[in-house]
Amino acid sequence: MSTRVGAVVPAAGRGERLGGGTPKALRPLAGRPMLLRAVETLLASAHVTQVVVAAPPTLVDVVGQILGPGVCVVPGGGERVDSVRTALDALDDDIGVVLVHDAARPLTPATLVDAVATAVLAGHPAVIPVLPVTDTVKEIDADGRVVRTPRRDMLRAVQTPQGFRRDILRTAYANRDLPVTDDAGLVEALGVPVTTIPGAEEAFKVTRPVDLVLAEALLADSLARDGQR
Ligand SMILES: Nc1ccn([C@@H]2O[C@H](COP(=O)(O)OP(=O)(O)OP(=O)(O)O)[C@@H](O)[C@H]2O)c(=O)n1
Ligand SMILES: C[C@](O)(CO)[C@H](O)COP(=O)(O)O
Repeated sequence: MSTRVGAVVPAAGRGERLGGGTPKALRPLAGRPMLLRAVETLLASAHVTQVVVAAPPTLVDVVGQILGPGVCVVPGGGERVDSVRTALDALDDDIGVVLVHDAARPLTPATLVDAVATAVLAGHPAVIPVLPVTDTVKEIDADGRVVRTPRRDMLRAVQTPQGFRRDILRTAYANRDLPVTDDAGLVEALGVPVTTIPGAEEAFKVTRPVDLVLAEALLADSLARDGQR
């Protein structure tokens, strides 16, 4: 396996749960687009040598100008899996390890990127960052009645970046029609073991308006702390 690490960034979502008109990846956080923050974090990792971004199809040129010449930008697709698939195809042939990272996780620390890459390079074929679940989770039926309460201590909330041996992710994407909501779900379907590592609180996904408020507040707090140093 080549040890060269590349990253793909699905950034073509509409951001319907966030609302607000502007495509979510381009929404500013403390004045700079979320996508730019996510890409800079990937590039800050000593491991990542190529970044491919899947942008909203009508905004490929705009996104290219925001990110600059060092980042490859391709048109995303209708679903997240379509965007990831197109970006995977644009990676250099000698990339052996792939990190898939949501543009919508703009405050992810570079240390988490390094931890995921390091674990794949150490021999784990698939690695995902996770956090313990803090709410009790219920499984319900179509009528909203509770069917079951899974044991919370065995549940984890999953973040990105998710890291994979490239050959395995390529094979997994042959089954991308499966009803999964993350890349690791496709790899699990192959029977390949997926390893979890501790995630980071700041790597939360900006999904709803309250997440944007939280992200702005965290950035303001960290800027204020820097000013005090
Ligand atoms: N067709 C799509 C859908 C999603 N994404 C990307 O996948 C990541 C995670 O998706 P999510 O946060 O759910 O974003 P949206 O699909 O934009 O959100 P919503 O479901 O609220 O519209 C985001 O970086 C998003 O841009 C993508 O590249 N292409
Ligand atoms: C990949 C992901 O971010 C892991 O938590 C998540 O599953 C994406 O799901 P979404 O419905 O597109 O937000």
